[in-house]
Amino acid sequence: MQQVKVAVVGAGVVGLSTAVLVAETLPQCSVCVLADRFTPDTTSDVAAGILSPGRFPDIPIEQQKRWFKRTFDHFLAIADSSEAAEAGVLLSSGWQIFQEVPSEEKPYWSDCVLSFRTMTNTELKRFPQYKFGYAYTTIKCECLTYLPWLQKRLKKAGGILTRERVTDLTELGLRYNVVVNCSGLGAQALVRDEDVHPIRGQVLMVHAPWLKHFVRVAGGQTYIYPGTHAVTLGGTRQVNDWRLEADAGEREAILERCQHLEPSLGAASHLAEKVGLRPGRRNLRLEREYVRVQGRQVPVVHNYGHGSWGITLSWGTALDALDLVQQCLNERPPPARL
Ligand SMILES: Cc1cc2nc3c(=O)[nH]c(=O)nc-3n(C[C@H](O)[C@H](O)[C@H](O)COP(=O)(O)OP(=O)(O)OC[C@H]3O[C@@H](n4cnc5c(N)ncnc54)[C@H](O)[C@@H]3O)c2cc1C
Ligand SMILES: O=C(O)CCC(=O)C(=O)O
Repeated sequence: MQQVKVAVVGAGVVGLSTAVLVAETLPQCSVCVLADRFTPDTTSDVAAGILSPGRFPDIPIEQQKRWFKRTFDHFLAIADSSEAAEAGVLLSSGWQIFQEVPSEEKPYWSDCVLSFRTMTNTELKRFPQYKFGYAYTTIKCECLTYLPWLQKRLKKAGGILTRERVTDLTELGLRYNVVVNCSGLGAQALVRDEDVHPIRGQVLMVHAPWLKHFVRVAGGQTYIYPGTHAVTLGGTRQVNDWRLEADAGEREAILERCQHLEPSLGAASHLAEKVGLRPGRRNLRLEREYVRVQGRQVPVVHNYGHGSWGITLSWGTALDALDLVQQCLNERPPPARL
């Protein structure tokens, strides 16, 4: 059987998840991931990696919930398996706290995570300035471990990885039968999508092995996420800020806010500081189109613009991208217009 050549642009969590699913599900496809940055140098490697859903304003909430649920179940299966440590996936329990009681006492994702409940008064006493909170168990996916694990899984399924900066998707159409665009923030230049913009985030990694529970202030401006080797302290969300260097003032502000919630952090030693540019977009883009390449119509599947929720929605959106690739293979392309 003739192989269908599929190019996936992007080797962050979105590109690798999509590439693995296509390579493992569609044996007629040969998959090549093309990217100018690989782990440990992608935005995904900067992420705290907590599964913590948000809300895209114009996408039906049932669809966002479906993406999250499918991602959560994928990671839960890994967390429950002997692969968990090698994949960098672990259960993470903790509290999300609110200064004011939110309008919805239960968020839409409450039945996707484990053991969701509202916090008791005894628990809330730990955070005197907060009136309300959720307690639940979610998942932490550490991309510095998970991305190499996905790369290994992709290679096992016959996929390959190539370092290449792509400047023109139509040029890729000369070499591949299907193109999948998972370029994150890179989509701004690659497909001239002006809706895509950076949302800068700075985090601090500290050594505080006595901390086991996460604490997140609603809105996600301040968080403490214990992990395998370090505790991630955050954060910042600066829209249209392209600076990649760490800012000393922001480091102090993050530390102060986190220490206010967890005074024992005063005894933590600092390990590292990281900055990443989230691929902001009003709504993430998950759709297909055809681009004309020398009289042929080449299918392009877009899967980018995950903002603060790239790990949280990675597997669910990759499953939908896989469906779109499958549709492209089963359909006759529209006639090329002259
Ligand atoms: C401080 C911080 C904390 C975060 N914490 C969390 C969290 O706890 N949970 C969560 O769900 N999300 C979190 N996020 C968000 C998350 O990191 C992103 O949503 C996610 O990384 C997006 O994944 P991606 O694969 O789309 O993009 P990326 O990881 O940026 O990957 C994009 C890929 O495309 C490639 N590329 C782009 N353009 C081109 C081109 N022209 N040619 C070739 N290759 C190209 C890049 O080289 C790269 O390989 C956080 C982000 C930051 C900054
Ligand atoms: O918001 C969170 O709780 C996790 C961190 C995150 O997603 C982010 O900083 O983008």
